Amino acid sequence: MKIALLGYGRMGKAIEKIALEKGHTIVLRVEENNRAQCRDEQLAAADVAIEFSAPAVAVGNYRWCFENGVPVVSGTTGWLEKWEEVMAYCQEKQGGFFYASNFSVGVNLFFHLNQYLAKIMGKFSDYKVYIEETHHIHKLDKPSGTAITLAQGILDNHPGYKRWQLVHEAEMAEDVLPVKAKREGEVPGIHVITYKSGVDEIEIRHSAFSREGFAQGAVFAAEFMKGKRGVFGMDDLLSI
Ligand SMILES: NC(=O)C1=CN([C@@H]2O[C@H](COP(=O)(O)OP(=O)(O)OC[C@H]3O[C@@H](n4cnc5c(N)ncnc54)[C@H](OP(=O)(O)O)[C@@H]3O)[C@@H](O)[C@H]2O)C=CC1
Ligand SMILES: O=C(O)C1=N[C@H](C(=O)O)C[C@H](O)C1
Repeated sequence: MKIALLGYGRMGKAIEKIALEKGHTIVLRVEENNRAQCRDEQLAAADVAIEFSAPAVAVGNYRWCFENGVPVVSGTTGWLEKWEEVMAYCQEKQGGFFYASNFSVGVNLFFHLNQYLAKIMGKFSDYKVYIEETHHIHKLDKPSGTAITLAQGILDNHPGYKRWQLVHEAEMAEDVLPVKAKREGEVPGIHVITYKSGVDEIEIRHSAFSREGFAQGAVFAAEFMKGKRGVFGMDDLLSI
């Protein structure tokens, strides 16, 4: 399969390694400094684009793929306020779009565990929940896309919470789910959900050892997207 890498940083390079090991070819590598020189024909030569760039440029990259008939798999976080705009343009251009806030299989199982736990804990108001995520110091967005997906999983299943909020100094209302974001060294990604009462606490935790799991998932999704149109996510890929 011919792959275009839109974003060739930490993730782009981890994805390239796995894609080459699996026998795929990289036909285009796009970084900030060569984007202006990249031509439509170079992108159109790819079967699939894999997009891991930055919040400010991801949507422009999706549009470029839709306009050139190339299905795109993206893991870039921090742009979700433009979700509806992306969906409308994808439909208008009959594009193919696969998005996941986290491509690791383990995190996607963790998402389901989180929803199940929230459903149970919603019946026990003595327990208050909070989310904590820890990532490397280079990360641009806060909280992580994964933490937002986890928060949404709790809001959808726990009647005690109406919205989430990034933890800061101000007091939080009872029905607000606190999300704390920490930036430390080169941590690939840790997410912890804690339910705490006056007498004990219940915690579930996912910790990535490296970027390999994210990259494996992205290449797996690219193989799935070859020749496809429409909008897909990890539950489609993993059939869960
Ligand atoms: N969903 C998931 O599983 C995961 C998601 N992520 C997300 O992926 C994104 C990228 O992460 P990471 O690889 O660590 O980031 P990096 O900063 O290491 O890489 C970003 C890359 O994007 C490039 N870039 C900047 N502007 C453009 C543009 N207009 N078009 C194409 N490429 C561009 C940068 O180029 P240059 O170097 O020239 O500036 C760089 O190569 C982040 O949003 C992160 O949160 C990360 C890990 C897993
Ligand atoms: O920026 C990262 O590194 C990561 N970003 C994703 C996110 O925001 O959730 C996924 C993973 O946690 C690593």
